[in-house]
Parts: sequence; structure tokens; C-alpha cells
Amino acid sequence: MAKNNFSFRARLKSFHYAFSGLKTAWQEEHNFRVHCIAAIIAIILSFVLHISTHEWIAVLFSIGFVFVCELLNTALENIADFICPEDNPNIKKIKDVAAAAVMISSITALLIGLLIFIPKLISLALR
Ligand SMILES: Nc1ncnc2c1ncn2[C@@H]1O[C@H](COP(=O)(O)OP(=O)(O)OP(=O)(O)O)[C@@H](O)[C@H]1O
Repeated sequence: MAKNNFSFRARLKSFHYAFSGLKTAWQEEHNFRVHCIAAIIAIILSFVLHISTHEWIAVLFSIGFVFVCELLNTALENIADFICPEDNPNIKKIKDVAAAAVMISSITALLIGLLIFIPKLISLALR
């Protein structure tokens, strides 16, 4: 029964676990670091180019979308390596499909970034 009681301490612990997951992804996944750098560049460009609220929503949603795909891909890779460390065609399929999700999210984010930033950069250059 006591397990169902709401506890701020338990909620804080959940945050701690989630941040520990982020730390693991940062330490172990090179792609995660690349996505962090891309996100920082996109946020700096957004401030510098004074994008609109709607554009901010698109940029932030794209960044979150890529991070979520990357983190789920990392979790899947770890499960796959844990249950089957040897070469296995099914594991290859699972990892390749998960990697495809990251690729699609990254291409989508890149296209959204280009749509928002390129016209602003061109008009800035032509001023
Ligand atoms: N156990 C396995 N059996 C068969 N093929 C595998 C196995 N592990 C990995 N592979 C193949 O090798 C590719 C790379 O695997 P890996 O686990 O290194 O992923 P990665 O995307 O390179 O990792 P990272 O995100 O660390 O850069 C996979 O996409 C898959 O095609």
C-alpha cells in the first residue's frame, strides 16, 4: 500500500536516474555528443537570427525528437548487446532499424533547420 503513496523524494530519485542515463549517453555515445553540439549551434542561430515563437517550437521539438531517438537507440543497443553479445542476424536487424530511426529524425531536424535558417541567413547576407 505504502508503495502507492506519492513521494517527492521518489520523484526526485526518478530525475536522478534520468540524468544518470543522460550522463551515460554522453560518456559512451559519440553520436549523442554530435547531436548536443548540433543542438547548441541551432539554439545559438535561433537567438542570433531572432526566429519567431512558431519557429522556436519547431527547432526545440526537432532537437527533442533527435535526442529521444538517439537515447532509445542507445537503450536498444545496450539491451541487444546484453541479451546477445555474439554476432546474430536478428540483432543486426534490430540495431539497423533503431539506427534508421535516428537517421530519419536527424534528417528531419536538418531539413527543418535549413527551412528556418537559410532564408534568414540569405536576407542577412543581402542586406
Ligand atoms: N551482435 C551483432 N550481430 C550482428 N550484427 C551486429 C551486432 N552488433 C552490431 N552489429 C552491426 O554492426 C552495426 C554497428 O553496431 P554498433 O553496436 O557498433 O552500433 P553503432 O551504431 O556503430 O554504435 P554507436 O552508436 O556506438 O556508434 C549495427 O548497426 C549492426 O549492423
